[in-house]
Amino acid sequence: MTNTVAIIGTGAVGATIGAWLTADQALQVTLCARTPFERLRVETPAGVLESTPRLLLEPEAAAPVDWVIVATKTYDAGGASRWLDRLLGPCTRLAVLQNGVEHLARFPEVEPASVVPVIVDIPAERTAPGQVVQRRTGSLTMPAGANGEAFARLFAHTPIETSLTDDWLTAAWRKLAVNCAGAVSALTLKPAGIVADQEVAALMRAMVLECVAVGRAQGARLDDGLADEVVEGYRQGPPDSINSILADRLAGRATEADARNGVIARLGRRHAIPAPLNHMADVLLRAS
Ligand SMILES: NC(=O)C1=CN([C@@H]2O[C@H](COP(=O)(O)OP(=O)(O)OC[C@H]3O[C@@H](n4cnc5c(N)ncnc54)[C@H](OP(=O)(O)O)[C@@H]3O)[C@@H](O)[C@H]2O)C=CC1
Ligand SMILES: CC(C)(CO)C(=O)C(=O)O
Repeated sequence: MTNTVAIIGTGAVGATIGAWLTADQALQVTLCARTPFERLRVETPAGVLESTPRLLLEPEAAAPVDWVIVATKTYDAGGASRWLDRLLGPCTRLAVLQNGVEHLARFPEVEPASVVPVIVDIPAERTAPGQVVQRRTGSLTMPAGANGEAFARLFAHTPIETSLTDDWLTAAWRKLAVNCAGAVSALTLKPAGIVADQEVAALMRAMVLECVAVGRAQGARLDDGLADEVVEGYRQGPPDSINSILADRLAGRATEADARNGVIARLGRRHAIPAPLNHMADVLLRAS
């Protein structure tokens, strides 16, 4: 049976996912974009994927599909919602491919049972509209259950790893731990190799410890050892790697500071757990 898929947002993640899904003849893929382009070209670790997918620029031209995939930045969730009126039918499922821990809260208008929150670990950079470099094959992680399984099946023809977890909350907070420490790159305008500086590494560790404390209070199963794990992960990774929040700053766009750092301070306040470093990162990134 043909599945119809609409992807809202054709940046680093949306274009990568779009290129892989378009490669499957059994899927009818529509890209819902803000900035037009003629061809989609993604350099993947397995080779270049090129296609001319169906592109829509206005929500008014859209019709209901089986799957809607949101791949905008978190701060563009409002713009993404403008497409949903047209794209959502009675049986549509919505997959939210964004960072942070508030995937469902960003789309309050959608019945939570139809929403699949997805943790994306696919480093990718966009070089021009419709052109992206996918740095690593990467993975997508969904909550266990029928919707997560159905979403994973869309990627069966791709090398992208899909996994289902009974404890998605913990997985999302573990990813947030990586992302919150990544703010040092956006603040210093330096790629991941900045971790080689001992004082920066100590700061990253302390930011992760705040994340661990708040995540635990929110119900995630995290231990303090995660701080060393995250810093070691940055040390082992490519020093020239540019995370998406640094890419935003370099491009002069807004950043996801609230979803990646501010959220730790915001949720921390509910539990009387201070998170001054993440608060500072959020404030400085929003002010810069
Ligand atoms: N890049 C990465 O390596 C990773 C990113 N993530 C997360 O994935 C999410 C997406 O990030 P990323 O792909 O990097 O972001 P990008 O900025 O590269 O892409 C976002 C896309 O959304 C589009 N967009 C914004 N508003 C609308 C709208 N109203 N209608 C249609 N399209 C719209 C933008 O359009 P325009 O082209 O006009 O700017 C852009 O193409 C983020 O939450 C990020 O943190 C997670 C893991 C890795
Ligand atoms: C962890 C990383 C760097 C890639 O998956 C990311 O989430 C981002 O760039 O936002």
